[in-house]
Amino acid sequence: MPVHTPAPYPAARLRRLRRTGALRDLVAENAVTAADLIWPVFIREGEGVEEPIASMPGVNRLSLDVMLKKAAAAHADGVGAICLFPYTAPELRTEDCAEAWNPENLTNRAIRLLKAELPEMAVMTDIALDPYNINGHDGFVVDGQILNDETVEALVKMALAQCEAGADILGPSDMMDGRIGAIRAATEAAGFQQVAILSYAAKFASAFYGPFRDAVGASGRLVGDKKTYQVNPANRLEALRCVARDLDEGADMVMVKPGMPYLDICRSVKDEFGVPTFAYQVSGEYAMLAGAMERGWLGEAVMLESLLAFKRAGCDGVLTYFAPAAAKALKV
Ligand SMILES: NCc1[nH]cc(CCC(=O)O)c1CC(=O)O
Repeated sequence: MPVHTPAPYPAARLRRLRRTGALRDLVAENAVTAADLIWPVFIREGEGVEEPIASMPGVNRLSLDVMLKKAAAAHADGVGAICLFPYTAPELRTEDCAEAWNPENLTNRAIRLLKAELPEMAVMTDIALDPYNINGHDGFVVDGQILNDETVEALVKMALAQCEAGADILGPSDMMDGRIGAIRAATEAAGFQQVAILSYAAKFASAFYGPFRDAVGASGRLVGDKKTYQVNPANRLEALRCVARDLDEGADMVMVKPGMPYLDICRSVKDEFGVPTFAYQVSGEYAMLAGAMERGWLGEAVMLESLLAFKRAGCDGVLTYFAPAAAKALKV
């Protein structure tokens, strides 16, 4: 869209429309609402547990009873969706990752609980093997190689177990080739036609995931890095190819991850494809902002400003650990 060239000063004074709050709101081009937010939550076994994560101030691993209470509060404040990430007990992390598709695993129990108690809230899942893998990788590892097709078969089993439990949105975050098509074919065949896929399509091999790996207990276990499956941070066109491929294979929505350092990718995805586009404001972004706010180095206002930036960059919504706090801040 061409940007109109204003009349010369003083006919044009761009400050006229910035003079009062009412005028500024009247001409605001973008807005964040609580309904745009998906809240990623770390869950664990136990009862009444809220276990702090050192690298994510204000974020805790929650037992399912606490998770349900907090989800209900966030939903009452307008947050429409929750995304579940399990902290898996060490004895359930194995080479074959079988816990990932156990119908009674922590995530699947959490889905059932949420759908029974808070049916209006959308439940999103994570599909990748890392919380269950002995070596912290998203796929099976044999002789130091990440196996693609064998991993996809496992991801399909994981997806079907999550659908059985009642998931609304599947979130494949593993970056194996062909997983969207395989999951889509399997969910269609099994009668889960209504389940949506939000593909982690443009997922970069980022150092901003560090605190998340602490949160799910994968950081001490991860052998090597994820550069053979996640996208090189140098590559914009490759990220767009990933999005095109995932849409062709049946993704309903796509995600760019991380968020703030990749706003150019968000804008490109929206402009090129015009599909529902999400950004993940990842754990490292949260840690930077929350850590600085905790020390008084940055004011609380950076939270909503950082979320607004995603809307301006073309995103329809954001996965953010700030979701409950942001929803509260948006009410006042
Ligand atoms: N399947 C792994 C997964 N799913 C979501 C995140 C990161 C989220 C965050 O940093 O907040 C990761 C980490 C990784 O790829 O190592």
